[in-house]
Amino acid sequence: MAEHTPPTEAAPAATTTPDKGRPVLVVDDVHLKYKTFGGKRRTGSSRLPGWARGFSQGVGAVDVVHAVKGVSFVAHHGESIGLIGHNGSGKSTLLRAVAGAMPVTSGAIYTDGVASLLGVSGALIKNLSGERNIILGCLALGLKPDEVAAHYEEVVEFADIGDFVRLPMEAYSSGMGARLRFAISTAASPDILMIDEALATGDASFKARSQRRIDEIRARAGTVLLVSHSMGTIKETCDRVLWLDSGVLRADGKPDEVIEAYMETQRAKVEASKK
Ligand SMILES: Nc1ncnc2c1ncn2[C@@H]1O[C@H](COP(=O)(O)OP(=O)(O)OP(=O)(O)O)[C@@H](O)[C@H]1O
Repeated sequence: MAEHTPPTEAAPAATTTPDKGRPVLVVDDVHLKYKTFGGKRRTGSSRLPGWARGFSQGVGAVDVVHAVKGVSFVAHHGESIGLIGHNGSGKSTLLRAVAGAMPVTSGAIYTDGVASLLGVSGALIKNLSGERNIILGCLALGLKPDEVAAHYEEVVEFADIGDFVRLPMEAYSSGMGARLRFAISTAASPDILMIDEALATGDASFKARSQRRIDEIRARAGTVLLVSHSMGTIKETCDRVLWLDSGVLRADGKPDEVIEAYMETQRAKVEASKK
């Protein structure tokens, strides 16, 4: 298993048999924090020498946002896991860390195989053509040049962008961009496919095709982690649900049960706001 951070303890032993049900992702007591600048300065700038005070105006203090607080879970091959929670509860942050795009503040994440994050804000280079982005994106996913060539037409076809593939991505509609990101992210059959609200974009036919692609990946015993605010999508796609509440893992279990508990708190909030 690959790990994204220096181990705080021994990594779980990796197994080589690709059997369904073996652990592919271990998230062990993970904390994730952001540091932001520009908050209200708590200590006065009066300690600075007179000449420096002018420069310090507007710099502000460092604020720490504790986005994910001590989350632990194990995901297995073949599982399709939904991540739910209200805005700002830490879902996207957790996916970014699993993808290796953000270091953990403490704890550890172990993955067995390639973890690919598919999101509407996925990193492609907007002033390069779709063609170039397909090549770069596939190489970044670990495909070899001959594999990129073999997948190229399939990606263009799945993204359904026609001749736009030759134009810079900044000329694409948001739907076209999202379709291309989805097509690239799923070209490599990642072991762990993470989707951040991607199914919410695109028209009905693209949603149906992307759903089929996710089903194919699951059938190959890959693992899917899906962040969505649509409980319908989560119920259709997932066989297990994690509920993040202000960065804390509040529940981990069967979709119907976890979604019902989550919806109950949402209803209670709405009622409380009416009073
Ligand atoms: N780049 C960043 N810098 C500072 N704080 C951030 C950054 N990104 C997210 N946060 C903060 O981290 C917390 C968790 O955000 P995150 O986007 O992970 O939540 P989320 O559950 O995915 O939300 P949503 O459902 O709205 O997409 C929030 O308080 C958010 O304001």
